[in-house]
Amino acid sequence: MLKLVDLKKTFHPGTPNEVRALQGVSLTIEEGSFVVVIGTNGSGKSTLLNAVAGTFLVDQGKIELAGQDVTGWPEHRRAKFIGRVFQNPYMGSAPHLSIAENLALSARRGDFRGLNWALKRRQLEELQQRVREMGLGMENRLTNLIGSLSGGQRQSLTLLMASLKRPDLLLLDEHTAALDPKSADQVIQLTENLVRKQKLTTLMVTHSMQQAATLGDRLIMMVRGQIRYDFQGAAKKRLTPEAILSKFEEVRRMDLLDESAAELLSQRYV
Ligand SMILES: Nc1ncnc2c1ncn2[C@@H]1O[C@H](COP(=O)(O)OP(=O)(O)OP(=O)(O)O)[C@@H](O)[C@H]1O
Repeated sequence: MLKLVDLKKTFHPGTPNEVRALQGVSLTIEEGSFVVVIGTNGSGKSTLLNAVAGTFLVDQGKIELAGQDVTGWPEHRRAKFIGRVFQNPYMGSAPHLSIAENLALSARRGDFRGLNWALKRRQLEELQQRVREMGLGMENRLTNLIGSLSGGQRQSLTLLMASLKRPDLLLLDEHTAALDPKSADQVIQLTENLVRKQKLTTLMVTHSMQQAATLGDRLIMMVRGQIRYDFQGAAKKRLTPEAILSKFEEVRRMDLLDESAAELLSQRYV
């Protein structure tokens, strides 16, 4: 479903602010797989998702999505295949439109036949049913403006919007990080239900060890713009939050070793 080959991206190349954010990332994700991405701060997790979504074009490498080479495609063209939820609950939905209007817009993602605002009764009932299935009690408030909802409710709806028209790929970028623990739990529960029910191919970034251990069927850990670990199958099932933390500790030790080795080498050659 998604194939990334040797992706490289450098921000501000050739300047003092140069950042080599992706340094050769290769990853193949099978259809229906739920991949969780963790990593140290600034290791390139969001950059990876942005590269896939087409927020910018990569400097090198190839991106195949749903059997097509999308490497040179602009973001809006890829959006037809991708559902996306960001960290900020206020992104991804229009506050001045009602819940129903936001949902109706998402149901037409990638379909540019013009906007007909008059929601047909049957369509409204279908949307109401989808909202009811979320179990958040919002099905009788569809005419309310989305701006009147709490962060958690809004993120739940954004998630529903992202998956309403089944995307080939769902990208979740720390989508519960800005929520209180109870709302975060609700959104995670909803994420699991939607992904499982629709067998969505999913790439989810998180900082939560708990989520990393319990969600998905594969876990990749990024360090300095590269994939350092890739746990799948039984190895993923065995992971606990403590085991993941100890991997982070191992990475930190290795990186300290790397830095001191580099320092020693540079002293040797001055
Ligand atoms: N648009 C950009 N312009 C310049 N530098 C960028 C841009 N986007 C990301 N970076 C830099 O690239 C590196 C990787 O950033 P990225 O946001 O992908 O990391 P991350 O793993 O998601 O980090 P975090 O866990 O802190 O969110 C960082 O050093 C960041 O400052």
